Amino acid sequence: MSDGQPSPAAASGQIVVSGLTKVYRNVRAVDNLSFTVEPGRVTGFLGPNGAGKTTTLRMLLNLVTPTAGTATIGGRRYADLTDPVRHVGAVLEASSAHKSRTGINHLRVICAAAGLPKQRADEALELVGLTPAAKRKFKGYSLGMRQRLGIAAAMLGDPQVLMLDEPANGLDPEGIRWMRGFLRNLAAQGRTVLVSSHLLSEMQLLADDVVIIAAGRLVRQGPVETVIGSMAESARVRVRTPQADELVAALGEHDAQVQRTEDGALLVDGVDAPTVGRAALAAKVELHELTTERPDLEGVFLELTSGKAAIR
Ligand SMILES: Nc1ncnc2c1ncn2[C@@H]1O[C@H](COP(=O)(O)OP(=O)(O)OP(=O)(O)O)[C@@H](O)[C@H]1O
Repeated sequence: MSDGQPSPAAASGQIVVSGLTKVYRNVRAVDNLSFTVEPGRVTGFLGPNGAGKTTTLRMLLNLVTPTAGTATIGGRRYADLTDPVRHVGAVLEASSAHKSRTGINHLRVICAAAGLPKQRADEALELVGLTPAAKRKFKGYSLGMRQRLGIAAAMLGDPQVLMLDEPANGLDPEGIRWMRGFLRNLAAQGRTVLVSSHLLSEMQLLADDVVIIAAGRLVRQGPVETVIGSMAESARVRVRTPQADELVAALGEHDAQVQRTEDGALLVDGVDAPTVGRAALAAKVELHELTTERPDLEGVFLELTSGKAAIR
């Protein structure tokens, strides 16, 4: 901007990836990738193994140099941020620390190196619920505690933007529930939260938006519900009735396509549940079940990425 004011993107902590490409020898790990990540939302960064998620995050954090394209956080490249730890926190892999160092000392060492006040170590530990284990040695931490310590380290600078690479890996259901609540809370505070994962069912519960990639390329991005809804296979209706033949005949007048399942239910495409209910009522057909089945993110993801993972 010409008036010297920060652009809205700079103020907001928006992430913008534009034409981003990384070529390793013959592998196009990331291939002309463009997407945006909005503040105040949790964005799931999804893709099968080898899709290029980690490489993209590493380019965002200036740990890998792009072959082409740009990645900016709040309007600036990571390398151009004046005080990056105060803008961006990242958890790239399960936290590692000196084995015989305590959790609190691990964080204090990072604070000292980053020029942050010492009390941020206590605050960050409190934030992730590790205060009771502050003086225990890292080697005695469970995987879940190590993940929390990694998040505490990322939060030391109270950053506007948080990026996590597969944070749910190896966590038990309680740990995953905690992580979900923690990240949702950060987004509710207006922060930008970008989480990579191949755990699609988890993303369906956690994310507001998804960016789906395969073989380094963008497959789909948008709000979770929109991405699911955009699939060709929209909602279908499952029906159970002791008068299946009569219902199939009645639905024939509504342009519906009906399949019979092995367990005797009918799957109806092309019409919604109220239409099926009305058709049944008009034909005096007794119904035992009438449900709308929506494709879940797992199904959408597999359909969108199938075949692409094996390209290279
Ligand atoms: N340093 C490197 N040298 C050569 N090839 C690499 C390097 N880093 C990544 N790749 C390749 O780039 C592609 C993308 O890898 P990347 O780790 O970014 O994928 P990912 O989506 O994070 O996968 P995963 O879920 O398995 O971690 C893969 O084919 C990988 O083998």
